[in-house]
Amino acid sequence: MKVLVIGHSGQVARALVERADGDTVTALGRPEIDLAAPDTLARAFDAATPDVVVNAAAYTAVDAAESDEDAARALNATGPGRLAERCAADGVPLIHISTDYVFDGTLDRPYREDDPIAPQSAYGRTKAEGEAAVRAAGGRTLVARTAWVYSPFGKNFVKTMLRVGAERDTLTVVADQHGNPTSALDIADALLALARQSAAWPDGGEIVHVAGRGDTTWCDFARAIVASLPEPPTVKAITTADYPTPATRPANSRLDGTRLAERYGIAMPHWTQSLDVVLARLAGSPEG
Ligand SMILES: NC(=O)C1=CN([C@@H]2O[C@H](COP(=O)(O)OP(=O)(O)OC[C@H]3O[C@@H](n4cnc5c(N)ncnc54)[C@H](OP(=O)(O)O)[C@@H]3O)[C@@H](O)[C@H]2O)C=CC1
Ligand SMILES: Cc1cn([C@H]2C[C@H](O)[C@@H](COP(=O)(O)OP(=O)(O)O[C@H]3O[C@@H](C)C(=O)[C@@H](O)[C@H]3O)O2)c(=O)[nH]c1=O
Ligand SMILES: [Mg+2]
Repeated sequence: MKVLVIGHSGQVARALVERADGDTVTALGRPEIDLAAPDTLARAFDAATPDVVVNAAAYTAVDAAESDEDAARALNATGPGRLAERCAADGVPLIHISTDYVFDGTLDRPYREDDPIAPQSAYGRTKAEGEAAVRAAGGRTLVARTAWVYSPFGKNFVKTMLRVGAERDTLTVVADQHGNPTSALDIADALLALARQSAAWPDGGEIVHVAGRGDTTWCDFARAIVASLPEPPTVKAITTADYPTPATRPANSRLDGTRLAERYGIAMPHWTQSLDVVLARLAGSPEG
């Protein structure tokens, strides 16, 4: 299988390249493919002749998006719509990655794929528009929603907590937002398994939740991370109100993984198990 990944330097893009298991995975980011300038798609597409495309490129700076919504929209919605049109025209199945932040977080159970979305941030809004844009293109598209992504690569919460945890005696982290930490390495394995099953995707595509098993809060996630440091700092639980940020984040964005397991036979590892894998790699070198 030839997989074209849109995005090159990001966490999921790098994980997909690393986890390619007998498949040819080519990750193209800027300048070869600039999703904010969709005209660059055609040439890269012609060169790659993919069997499946995975869009792993996005504007992921949640707080910055509040004051930069047009740029976020170009990358998270307009570009993916154009990409999906190209895939539809060529009959190439597309996996488009989306986020738990499309939900408002008021539900008292994990979100299922068909629960109503109601994004509370500019990032979430533009990602929700992206979901609609790729599905409107009419091709065979799977929207894979994931959450709280960490990995040995790039910037993420795990690496931030390790860095600040080594510098300070006390960290303060919100304890009233609940979600599923997800290793990009596990996302890559799941997406490649989904890509191999593209012939079985429903016509018109669907949404599927792809997140780590088990849930936690950012505070308990931080505690599990810094426990690996030689001199772990104290992690003090605070509320969202104590930690004002430009973007509103959902209090509950846990994702239900039943569809992934039952329709596609894919079981995500528990987040604690995958965290150990990533921490062990980061202990060896800064990019794992
Ligand atoms: N990070 C998280 O916690 C979560 C992420 N997601 C979603 O998962 C997906 C992958 O996220 P993640 O790997 O963390 O992202 P990163 O922030 O690590 O990487 C962003 C990616 O976007 C690419 N990119 C940025 N601008 C452009 C552009 N103009 N044209 C083409 N590519 C561009 C970058 O590639 P390059 O620099 O090589 O051009 C890079 O591969 C996204 O859809 C995101 O919304 C969902 C839930 C949680
Ligand atoms: C760094 C830090 C963060 N926090 C809080 C802020 C926030 O509520 C939570 C997580 O902070 P971050 O900024 O790392 O997380 P955030 O950027 O909101 O992460 C999100 O990114 C996008 C791309 C997604 O799609 C989401 O699934 C999610 O992973 O922890 C603290 O309480 N203390 C701290 O020291
Ligand atoms: Mg962030």
